[in-house]
Amino acid sequence: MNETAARPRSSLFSALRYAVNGITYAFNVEPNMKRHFWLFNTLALIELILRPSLTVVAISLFVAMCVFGAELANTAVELTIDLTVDRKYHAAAGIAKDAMAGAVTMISFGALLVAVWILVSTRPWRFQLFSDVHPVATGLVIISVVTIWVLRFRPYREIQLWTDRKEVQDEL
Ligand SMILES: Nc1ncnc2c1ncn2[C@@H]1O[C@H](COP(=O)(O)OP(=O)(O)OP(=O)(O)O)[C@@H](O)[C@H]1O
Repeated sequence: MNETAARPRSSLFSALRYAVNGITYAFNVEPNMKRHFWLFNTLALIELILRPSLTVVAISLFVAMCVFGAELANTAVELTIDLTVDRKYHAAAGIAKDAMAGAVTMISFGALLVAVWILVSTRPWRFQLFSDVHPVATGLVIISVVTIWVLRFRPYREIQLWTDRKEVQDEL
């Protein structure tokens, strides 16, 4: 294939578009991304009800984005490994996938600890859903929820990842 055709010109906008495509793919295909999505919504709802400080909200949102980021890296690693070993058994492939899954688990555990910290630091809990406490922090939560919902539910065209070898050869 022509190398110039395979590598479109890179601009900030196209880089962002590719990133969004990758995120949308993972949200539609990876069950763990869907779970993280609902956990993120739960975190946002808790923060909208308890109204922690801007510092707590900023840290918790950063940690939540780290979990999404780790899961995306996991998706990329899994696909790359499957491609490298042509989806055949290889002990190193298994260990590489396990190690990446371990990385996601470690970050998720860290996120869980942060969630506990939020709950402890906001005690005594008060229902403040309709109050105007910490407006900037609340704005940050709402902006991130809207962004994640757009990424999760933007139109997704299903991609046939694994083409039968014979079909590929026929096309060549
Ligand atoms: N090519 C392979 N060779 C050897 N072991 C593999 C191979 N592919 C996967 N495994 C083993 O099977 C496990 C599950 O792999 P799989 O690709 O199904 O990921 P997964 O756990 O379903 O990930 P996710 O749910 O995030 O998509 C891996 O963690 C690894 O231990």
